[in-house]
Amino acid sequence: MQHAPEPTPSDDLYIDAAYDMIVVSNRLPVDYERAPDGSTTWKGSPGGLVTALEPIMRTTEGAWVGWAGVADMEFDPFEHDGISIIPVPLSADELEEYYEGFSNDTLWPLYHDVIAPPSFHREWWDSYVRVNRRFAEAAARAASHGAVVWVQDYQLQLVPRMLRESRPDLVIGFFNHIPFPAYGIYSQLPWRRQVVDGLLGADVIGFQRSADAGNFTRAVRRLFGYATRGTVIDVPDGNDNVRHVVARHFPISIDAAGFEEIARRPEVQARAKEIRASLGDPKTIILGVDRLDYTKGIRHRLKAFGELLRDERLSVEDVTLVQVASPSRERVETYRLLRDEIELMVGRLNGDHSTLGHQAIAYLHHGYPREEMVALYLAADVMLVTALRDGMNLVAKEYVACRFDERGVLLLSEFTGASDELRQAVLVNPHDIEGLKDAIVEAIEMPQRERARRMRALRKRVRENDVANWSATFLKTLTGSGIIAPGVPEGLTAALNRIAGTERLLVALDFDGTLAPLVDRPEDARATKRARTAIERLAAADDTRVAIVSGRALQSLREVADPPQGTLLSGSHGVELQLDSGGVTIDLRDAELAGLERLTHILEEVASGAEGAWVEWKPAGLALHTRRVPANIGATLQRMARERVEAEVPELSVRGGKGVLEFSVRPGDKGEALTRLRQHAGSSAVFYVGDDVTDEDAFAALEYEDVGVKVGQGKSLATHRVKSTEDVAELLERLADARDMARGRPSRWT
Ligand SMILES: O=P(O)(O)OC[C@H]1O[C@H](O[C@H]2O[C@H](CO)[C@@H](O)[C@H](O)[C@H]2O)[C@H](O)[C@@H](O)[C@@H]1O
Ligand SMILES: O=c1ccn([C@@H]2O[C@H](COP(=O)(O)OP(=O)(O)O)[C@@H](O)[C@H]2O)c(=O)[nH]1
Repeated sequence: MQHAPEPTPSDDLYIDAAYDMIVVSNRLPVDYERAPDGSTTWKGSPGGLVTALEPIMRTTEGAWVGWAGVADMEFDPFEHDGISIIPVPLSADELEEYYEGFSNDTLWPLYHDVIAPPSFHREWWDSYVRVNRRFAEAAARAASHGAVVWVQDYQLQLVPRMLRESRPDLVIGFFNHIPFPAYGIYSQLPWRRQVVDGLLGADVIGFQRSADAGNFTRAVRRLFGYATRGTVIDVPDGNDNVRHVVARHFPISIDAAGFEEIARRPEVQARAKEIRASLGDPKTIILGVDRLDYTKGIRHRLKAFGELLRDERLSVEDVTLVQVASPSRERVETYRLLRDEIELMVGRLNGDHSTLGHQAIAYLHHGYPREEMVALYLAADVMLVTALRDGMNLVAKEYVACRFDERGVLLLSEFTGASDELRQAVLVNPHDIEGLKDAIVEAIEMPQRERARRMRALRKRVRENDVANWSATFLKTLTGSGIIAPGVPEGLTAALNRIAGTERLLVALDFDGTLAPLVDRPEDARATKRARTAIERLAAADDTRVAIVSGRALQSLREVADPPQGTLLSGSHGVELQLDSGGVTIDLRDAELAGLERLTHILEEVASGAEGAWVEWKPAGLALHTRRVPANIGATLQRMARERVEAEVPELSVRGGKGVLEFSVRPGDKGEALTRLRQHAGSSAVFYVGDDVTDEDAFAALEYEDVGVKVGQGKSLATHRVKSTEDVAELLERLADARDMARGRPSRWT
């Protein structure tokens, strides 16, 4: 493959395990383009998927993994407009077989209710599998432990399963931007089992419409016989357990406020007037904006418009149709034929009906930037969306968002996802040409009061479910943050009451993010007042020990936690322990001390590279803190630190946490610490609460009668969850109450 020299690559952005949030889609937001004069640019890429995901990616510090739109070129990761981009290469053969072939000539027509006949070729499938694996590997490499990976669309349906197999720690979401067909159609796919199984690797599978989710769930039942309850599918994991996979609809949307803001700009309004004037200021402008795709029903609308002119229900003096048909998938045969057909129709209609002063159809085979799109929306009195099948159709929502003047009529096909929400549009069945013609005339003649009434309702709907709401709802379902209700859930209350009755209880608690809210400066962290009081009560209860298990050095832990007397302490991830008989100091050997010195030198140098990065000294290691620097710079610093330490002091152990990378000369983990504490306390059951990935070692060390509670979202081995440090405080209060009840009056147990 050829390597592109520009733009200046920034491999600093790509480090292993750097990102907590990753979007994976076939398309990146930008395509690499080489002009005939040899100059190259990154240009906005086509389609609604990119329109929808761009605003989210700008506000998260995640990475976008995808293809740069050209074959046979490899690009290093780079930053574009505030988004970290990780390009995945495709060869010319893969472009033909995976993208044009299996994605756009097999799945696309099949999933759009076989409007065009799908082609089935085994070599296309092989290529699809190969390319899906490449995307999965790129995402797996970039994802941090427990990261959220959100896979997009039909081109990558095998990626969720591949990721789950290689990285079971990840939280995996999938969103299908196009329809999912009824089983009678879907079952034509020779690889129907592999595709459904690929999708079931995700934790949450999102669809545009509830009908799509229903079709998918039925396919799962028919092909695998798995139990389904509402939106939940029980997927066996091969170890006598089931994973609960959610399959439901999350209708995608747009940045409604952003579109309105552009529409209100004086220069955009002036441009809209200019567009109208350039068309001869007709009474009515009808607008169609689509990728040149057979799913969009462009032929049907041209036919209806042509017949209205022929029947003289409309005249070119009064009405002009502007049709933007942006180039799409031009090497796929069906698309080439469609273009010929559409352009023939437009030519004929213009030949038959245009006059020297008035054109019937202004046909534009171009892709336009957003501002120009908005000017077109403002210029148009009637927006025509006549798709025969469309996952959502963002154009319909964009038109509505731009019409703050409450003028303009949206004519919308019932076969778009958007029609589920935009009920006040003039809804049409594009196959019914007579009905379509009547609807066009109705729209043109609609009184302003009626237009305004409908537009107000439509606008309210688009504002309420904008793209931020779409992604937040999906991600909340995926990460569980939305469904962790504040307070102590019922199941946890039952577990808490049970464990409170144990003979000798050990309550082991992480500190930062569990007892104390997370703060930028570790020395400022303090346990919440309620948690502190509850710990005191537990520490004083009969047959009960409290331990604080932290990654901090013991000294720092003592200072911030101010633990009640008798509390057992574990610092530096179990390397240091303070049990009942004095502290455990660690005597480092000479080689370890030398390693520590070298490490200090490296990390100080690395940390000096960015303001806000700093190094924390620990008895058996050091931690590089990057929480206060932007994620991509933090990731670069962590990568540099890893590489240098690996090269110069290879024997050190390394561990990542939230915005921190730790190295130690003595490995240890919270699991080992917990085992030691359990032995020391002679406890019959352990109650452990923690929030970070490093607490997972402790959860893994829990036994049958123990209870593990994870604070917040993220993948976890803990069987229970609470939302925040406030809930931890309540949990500990309740545990203290239950323990007092079970053991009678408080007294110290040693
Ligand atoms: O990447 P391309 O092959 O050039 O195609 C462009 C995109 O087309 C499809 O868009 C879909 O997503 C929209 C947003 O959810 C939705 O409104 C529309 O109904 C869909 O057709 C395709 O699904 C994307 O993957 C393509 O990038
Ligand atoms: O010349 C064009 C034509 C379309 N679009 C954008 O492309 C997206 C089309 O999304 P839609 O969901 O309507 O259909 P898709 O092309 O994804 O099937 C919308 O955001 C349009 O504003 C654009 O920016 N320039």
